[in-house]
Amino acid sequence: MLSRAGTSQPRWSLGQLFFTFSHRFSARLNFSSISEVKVLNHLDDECGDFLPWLERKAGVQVSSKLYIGKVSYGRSLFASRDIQIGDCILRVPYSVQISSDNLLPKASALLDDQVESVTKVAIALLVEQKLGWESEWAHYVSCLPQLGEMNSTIFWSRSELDMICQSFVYQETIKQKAQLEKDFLRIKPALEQFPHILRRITFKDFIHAYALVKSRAWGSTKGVSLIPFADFLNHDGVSEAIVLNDEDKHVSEVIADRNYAAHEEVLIRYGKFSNATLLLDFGFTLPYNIHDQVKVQIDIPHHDLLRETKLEILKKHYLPAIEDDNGFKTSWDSFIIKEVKSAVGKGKGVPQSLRAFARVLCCTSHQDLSDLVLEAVQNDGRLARRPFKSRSKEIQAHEILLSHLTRLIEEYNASVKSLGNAASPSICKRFALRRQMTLHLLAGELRILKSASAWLKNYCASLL
Ligand SMILES: C[S@@+](CC[C@H](N)C(=O)[O-])C[C@H]1O[C@@H](n2cnc3c(N)ncnc32)[C@H](O)[C@@H]1O
Repeated sequence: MLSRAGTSQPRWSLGQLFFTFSHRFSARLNFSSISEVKVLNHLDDECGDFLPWLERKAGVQVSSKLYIGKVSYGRSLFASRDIQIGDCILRVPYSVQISSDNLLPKASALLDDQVESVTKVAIALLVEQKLGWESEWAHYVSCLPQLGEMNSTIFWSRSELDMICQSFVYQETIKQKAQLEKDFLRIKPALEQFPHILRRITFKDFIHAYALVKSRAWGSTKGVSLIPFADFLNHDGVSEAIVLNDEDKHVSEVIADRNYAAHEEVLIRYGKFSNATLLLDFGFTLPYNIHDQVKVQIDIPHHDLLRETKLEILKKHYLPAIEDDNGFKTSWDSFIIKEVKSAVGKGKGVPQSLRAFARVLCCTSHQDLSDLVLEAVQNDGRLARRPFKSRSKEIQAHEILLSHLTRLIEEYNASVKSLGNAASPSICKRFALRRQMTLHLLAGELRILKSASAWLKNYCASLL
């Protein structure tokens, strides 16, 4: 799901979560991660009457500055004339957005509170899809990608998924598929109430609609909504332009974050998403993603005689991390690592929570553990956040992490190597694309792991 911010309240939103957004019009970084994208055809003939149709439906102008064109990864919006930084490039009234309010009231009443907003909008979309040209949204629905064009990992085959088994996005995909199966069973009784419209809805239809909503709906306090026309905008992780909500005027709009020349492709940022999130929710990756991160899981060895006590202490002191843009949850034994910018500088290093975990791991007596608990009580309640007084012990704790990361780096290297030659002529286009995305994902996560490993090596060396 994409992030959207309110103009009256200048804040990021991701579902119900808000993050401060302060650099709305700051200059765009020079480096564009998708500069190599091929523009196939400036004008998209199939969508030529889309904007006039939407403007008739809305009763107002939506955009005078953009037109729909094609690039190698589908449709995109282009500048129809010069655009200046700060220009409003599109404004879509709420009245022509699809949200759960578009559900038939009878269907809505049959869905319990546990059905999430993305699923509700997916049902609304399914209804319009099934109505075909009778739907008032037919112009929009006919422009949406077909099932075979979707590349979110929930559509990957077993052997394709095996390519990403190294990354936590593999587990997230399995989890999401299982959840979708449950959701489908949950909503089926409601769908069956409308046999004339929703005849023979299959699980495939449902996940297609779900993935469409997930990859092109924006979140707000009211849930998610599809914003026709705005959802032809593609993503650039370094863009400062986002979709804004004006709750007073009931419109969603986008303000240009830089100047564009006529016929240039216009991009916005969906959120500060890692390649793992882009792959799971949107079915694409960036060759170099500044928002990449890795989730690592560490267990306490079963031969550790203090295992049970350590588990108990760690769980008791576990503080759930605040969800970031990527929304992946951590637990007492899993940690999100972001790129460590400098191994030697003063900036952020490896997460404190992971280093604390390592300190607990290297304790060899009940007394050591009691000392850590006492220290937590005497300070801010957080466990093992201070370096051990003994330097050798502090080094030992960090060497545990280092050896864990070294093993992961070796495994990632082996996975990248096993992907072989992406240019082999014998493989189909779709598989080649998914393998390329796997390479972007693994290379990004490897970069993060190596940066964390370099930081740990430097930290240990500094204690020697
Ligand atoms: C909100 S839609 C954007 C319009 C879309 N290209 C279309 O043809 O309708 C999001 C989808 O566009 C594609 N996309 C967006 N940004 C991309 C990028 N930088 N690289 C590759 N694909 C991208 C992905 O398929 C994604 O799921």
